Amino acid sequence: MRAISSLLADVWRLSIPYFRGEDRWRGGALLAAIIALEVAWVYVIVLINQWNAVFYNAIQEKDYAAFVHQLWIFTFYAAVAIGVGVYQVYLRQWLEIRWRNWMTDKYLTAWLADETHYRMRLKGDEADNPDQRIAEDIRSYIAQTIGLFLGLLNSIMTLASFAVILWGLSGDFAFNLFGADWDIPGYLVWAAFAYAALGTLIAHLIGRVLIKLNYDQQRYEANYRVDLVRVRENGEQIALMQGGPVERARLLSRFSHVVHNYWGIMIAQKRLTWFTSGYGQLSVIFPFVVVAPAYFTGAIPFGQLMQTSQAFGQVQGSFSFFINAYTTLAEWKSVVDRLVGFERSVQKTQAEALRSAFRRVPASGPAPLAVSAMEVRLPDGRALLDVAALELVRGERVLLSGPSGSGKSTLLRAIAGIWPHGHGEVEVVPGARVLTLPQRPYLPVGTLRGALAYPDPLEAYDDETLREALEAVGLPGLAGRLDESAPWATILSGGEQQRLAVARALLVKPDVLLLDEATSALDEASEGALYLLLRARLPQTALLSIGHRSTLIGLHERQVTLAREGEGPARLVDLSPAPVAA
Ligand SMILES: Nc1ncnc2c1ncn2[C@@H]1O[C@H](COP(=O)(O)OP(=O)(O)OP(=O)(O)O)[C@@H](O)[C@H]1O
Repeated sequence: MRAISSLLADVWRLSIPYFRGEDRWRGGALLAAIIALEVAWVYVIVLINQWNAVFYNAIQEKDYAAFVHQLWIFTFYAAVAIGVGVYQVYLRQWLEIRWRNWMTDKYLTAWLADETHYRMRLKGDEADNPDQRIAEDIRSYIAQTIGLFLGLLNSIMTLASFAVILWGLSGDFAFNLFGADWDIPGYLVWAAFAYAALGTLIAHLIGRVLIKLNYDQQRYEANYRVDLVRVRENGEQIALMQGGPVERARLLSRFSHVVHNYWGIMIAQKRLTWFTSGYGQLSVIFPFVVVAPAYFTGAIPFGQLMQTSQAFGQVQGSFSFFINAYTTLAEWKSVVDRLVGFERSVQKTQAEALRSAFRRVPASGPAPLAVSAMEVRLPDGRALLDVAALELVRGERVLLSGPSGSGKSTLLRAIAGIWPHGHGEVEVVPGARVLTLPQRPYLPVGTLRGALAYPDPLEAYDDETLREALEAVGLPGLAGRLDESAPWATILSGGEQQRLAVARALLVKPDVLLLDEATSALDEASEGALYLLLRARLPQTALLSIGHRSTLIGLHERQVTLAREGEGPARLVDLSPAPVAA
């Protein structure tokens, strides 16, 4: 019982924001229309039930005129039922897509805000496969929630309408048992209830393992899909290493989880289907078994036998809602758990971001960025490095060096505000723009214009500016291809991609530019030329770059390094001044 109430509380928490959000009027109107159609549907079924008695009595009495008249009446009922059926599906899909649109927007906004997606990944696998949760789980959640809600509503209304009819019809059923006359009021309603309650209990006992199995199945499917995508994205490296057989073995091993778990589902499903099919078949004759004695003793006419058995079937069918919906319920529960887990993980990550490890405060001095009392830690809590103070002044270029693994990239992440472990203060001049160029630039799918303007919008720069930036960084051949859509990340060489990233810096004109081995794929001469270009074009920009080549020393005014003594954290040591090339 506690499990059911906590499930319903979760569903309420997931669903209600939509019906209170900005789309509440349209969403609410669609839901009201769907409910109205459901009511109309049940009403038509009740009318058809009453029609049954008249129609079959006309047949029994061989009353041809009444028979034909009833056929016309049925035609009318059927026409209404068809119209209601068509619009039930149409309006339901309409609500589904609006709701999904709203929920997807909400999830994407939360996931991408404040680098939450990255922090969640850093934290580990608490909410595995967010892509699946945002794409698949939202879709199934909405479809299943509406489906189950309408199914339940239909069952309740059908139950209410037909229980009244059946209760009235039950008056005729008195029987003799153990030598005594019994006349239980509403006997048929109780019989239907007892039949369905027993069925529901058995279905639950057989089918409850499906909840966990479905949850795991969705996870295994998503893991497998993500691995396939990784192989596709890293196709070149895998091909060069001739890693096909290893990938095949790994993917098949991943897939074996899908298969193994699916066997569990199949076995549980088979057991459940044995039961539900048997139950369904028995349900066809059970009403007749219960009602027929009265017909054969002559207590009721044929028409009433048909009406009563149909009404009994409807009541028993409504009571059996949970049996019929058990598989969907099991899937629904796992989807709800996955979405709740995702929301919780996003909220927790964002709360942690609010108490951010590295506080960003308005700068007190002229330097656009200054770091003080910073201690950067690893996710497991170990101290990685200490920075007592580091100031980046306008126009100054600082080279950050240090042994591999000493924490240079992590320091840049902390300064950029995306590393969540540690503490310290980062002073930034209000309104200052900080741009970070990593070793492997990210090139979004789409046109070259989009890749170049990223992370600014497409229309942020005019053609002339974009072309000029490409030419300046040594990519004149691309200047005429701005509107070409292509997989730029695979077409451009590593060095060309890094040149394109430097062109971004020329466009953005940041106050602070952080370069993490951003020119490492270029030859020394080209690298030197790009640094001189940055200096000429961005004379006011403070630049901090990570690099290993000794030729870089001459391209910076100052050099700092991370040095470690013994087992403790690395410390930032100032080695300046370094000679600067003209
Ligand atoms: N997400 C992470 N989880 C756990 N450890 C991490 C994570 N990111 C970095 N580290 C660890 O932090 C240490 C510093 O890594 P970082 O990439 O900052 O070094 P680096 O000085 O930039 O190295 P390199 O010069 O080789 O690029 C490494 O030991 C690395 O394994």
